[in-house]
Amino acid sequence: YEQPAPPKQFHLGMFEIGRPLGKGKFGRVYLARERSSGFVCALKVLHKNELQQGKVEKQVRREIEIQSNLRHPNILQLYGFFHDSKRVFLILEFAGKGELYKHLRRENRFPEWKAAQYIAQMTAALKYLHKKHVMHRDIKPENILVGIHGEIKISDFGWSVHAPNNRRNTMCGTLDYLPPEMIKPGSQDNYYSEKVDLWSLGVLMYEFLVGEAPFEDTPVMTQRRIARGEMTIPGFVSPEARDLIKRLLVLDPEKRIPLEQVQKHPWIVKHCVKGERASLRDSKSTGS
Ligand SMILES: Cc1nn(C)cc1-c1nc2c(-c3cnn(Cc4ccccc4)c3)c(Cl)cnc2[nH]1
Repeated sequence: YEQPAPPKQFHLGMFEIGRPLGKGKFGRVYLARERSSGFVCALKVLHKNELQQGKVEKQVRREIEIQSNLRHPNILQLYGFFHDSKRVFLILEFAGKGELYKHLRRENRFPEWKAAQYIAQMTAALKYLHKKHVMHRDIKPENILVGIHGEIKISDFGWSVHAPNNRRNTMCGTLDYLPPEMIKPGSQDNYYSEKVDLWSLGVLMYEFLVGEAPFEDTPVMTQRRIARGEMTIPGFVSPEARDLIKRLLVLDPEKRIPLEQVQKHPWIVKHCVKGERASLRDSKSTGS
């Protein structure tokens, strides 16, 4: 049964508002249901005066413009938006299992098979984004949600841009995910290359497997360790996972492993290619 495409014009009266789902630096998200269709979604409410004070209106416009043109199973869908005199409302896909970072904190760190599934899905989403010349530039557990089937969904495109982009952006929030080229002055040109997301993918993979970010330290020390690529990978991380982390966390953006190669990396293939596991089972049973 095909859901009827929702009408283009939205307004608040069309929705029943449910429980609060969470809050971010700007605004809150509520569970919501579109009355006529019963369609369940997440409604992000942003207050215009807060956006003006935070000087982030342009960022929100960009988030809306970019995210409403994206369709991918691992990217949280933006169905539409509307506003009234005081607020902007984003109608977002509801992710049934909530924020990934809460799962990571609760489990401390993910088993390798789960981390590999998540990294494979992130890689597919980034390949899709980069093909559209969109860089997310703020990949971190706080910006990832989990769908009802355990699939991950990148959200919060507030920092994403269409490459190339020569607008300066002051970064806020954690430094942990910043690549060296965004720390070292003067390397402005590859400030906006898609390679930025490859570095963040490496930091994300490390944090999934270890439970903390590779360069986590005081703000000054974090920047220094990132600029020098100083990190240690604990002994419990498998050699294949260690190899992929090292191929992503490369100081020179041009030398980072490309997304196509990530998808073929032994660590990803071992945990994510169904045929691989089946064939391994077959080879064991038939001794072939
Ligand atoms: C929480 C939670 N528990 N369960 C079982 C599901 C969810 C859930 N949360 C979401 C959420 C959701 C909630 N908070 N946030 C963080 C946030 C809030 C405001 C501005 C910026 C960022 C996202 C969304 Cl968008 C979309 N879908 C969601 N689903």
